[in-house]
Amino acid sequence: MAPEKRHKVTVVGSGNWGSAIAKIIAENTRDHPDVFEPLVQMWVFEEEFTLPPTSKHYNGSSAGPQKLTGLINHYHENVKYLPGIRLPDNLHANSSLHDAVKDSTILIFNLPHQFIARTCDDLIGRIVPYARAISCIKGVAVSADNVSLFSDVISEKLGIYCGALSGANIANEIGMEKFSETTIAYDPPSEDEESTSSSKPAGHSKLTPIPHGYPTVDAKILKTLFHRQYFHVRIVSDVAATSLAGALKNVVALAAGWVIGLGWGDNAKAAIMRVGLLEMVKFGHMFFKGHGIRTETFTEESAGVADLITSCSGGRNFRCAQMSIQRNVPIKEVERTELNGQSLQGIGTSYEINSFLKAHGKEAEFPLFTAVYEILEGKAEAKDLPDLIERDPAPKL
Ligand SMILES: NC(=O)c1ccc[n+]([C@@H]2O[C@H](COP(=O)([O-])OP(=O)(O)OC[C@H]3O[C@@H](n4cnc5c(N)ncnc54)[C@H](O)[C@@H]3O)[C@@H](O)[C@H]2O)c1
Ligand SMILES: O=P(O)(O)OC[C@H](O)CO
Repeated sequence: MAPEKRHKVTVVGSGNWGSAIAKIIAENTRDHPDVFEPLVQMWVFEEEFTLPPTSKHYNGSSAGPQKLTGLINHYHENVKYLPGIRLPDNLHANSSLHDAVKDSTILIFNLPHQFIARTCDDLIGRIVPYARAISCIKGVAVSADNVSLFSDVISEKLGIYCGALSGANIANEIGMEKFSETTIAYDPPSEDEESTSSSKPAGHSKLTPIPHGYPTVDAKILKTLFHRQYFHVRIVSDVAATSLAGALKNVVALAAGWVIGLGWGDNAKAAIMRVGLLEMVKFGHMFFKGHGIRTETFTEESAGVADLITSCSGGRNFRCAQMSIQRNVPIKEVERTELNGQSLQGIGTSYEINSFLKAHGKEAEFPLFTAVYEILEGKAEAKDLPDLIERDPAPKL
């Protein structure tokens, strides 16, 4: 028997990845109107954008700044952050955060990590209490001497369960429907279980049950929402490693970009990636004990080693780091001139991880993470990486 109620889905964020994931979701809600309301809302942080003469939509009358939301809805394309990719007609760009999430039962968070806390604060009291969420964010939240996952930040601030989606997912390739895999980690407490385990969401004592008539939000529903012929989904329960790997690989990708920028070749990059992967696993086990973290998530899932490989090949952190060495300019300058408003996540994450490691007296146990921070700070040079990463013997699992 078909369910009486359908899930309404909202994507909070509309950048490069936000728009690509919104495209996938709108394709799937359109194809599964029995389970989902076909119309998907995508919250856009409003800004003005001027179509460049290179845009296929450019004509004399379209010159001059226009609201990005209007452009997205008119051309069915995010002309700034995912240009050249047609978005489904059932995807609606909405500049009102409160209106975009109204009555939504599934919320997908996909913003650069520095904007999440503020955006969640603005959502308090604005969402249905029985909503479920997925975080597509690659970053960690560091406050004083504490490090948390954004899935937990969202859970705590909004009092709902939040899983994570992460993988070897360069947004432009997925926008063009080139095959890739992803990992979704989803492990909510049962609706009548008190959420006391630290691998379960914090911030609320009990999950608010989804009202009768809605399909349960489970692995099957999430696969229906995200899986496409060009975007294959594997569902796991390890939210901590899935989230953490996506954040930490951005730090490793900076070092990979620097050694390639120096002209050192693939062997050097492989060395950086090997040490980076070990530090990622070590960080997870050291600081997320009790979260159900598994080494296999790092070594076997798209969210782990596969994301590390793709990020150290064609990711923005890698490419900008490479250019910063080749042009001898700071990486922030490359971000500004090359990314058209997109945001490098590796720089912020490197500083955040370093402040956390410093507070715990653990910098020496993570020589690559520490070296990346020191290079960004101008206290060391990329050419010193081979020595810097051997300050400590190879990290042990
Ligand atoms: N781009 C990719 O290929 C990719 C792939 C997988 C995961 N990710 C991760 O997904 C997350 C989102 O990345 P993205 O590529 O969609 O973003 P992006 O790098 O394209 O960043 C631009 C976005 O930030 C928004 N923004 C700017 N200022 C803001 C503010 N003050 N408040 C709220 N939003 C603001 C812009 O409106 C725009 O939507 C990141 O954590 C990233 O690491 C990115
Ligand atoms: O372009 P980056 O460096 O933000 O990486 C993009 C994705 O995370 C790759 O999976």
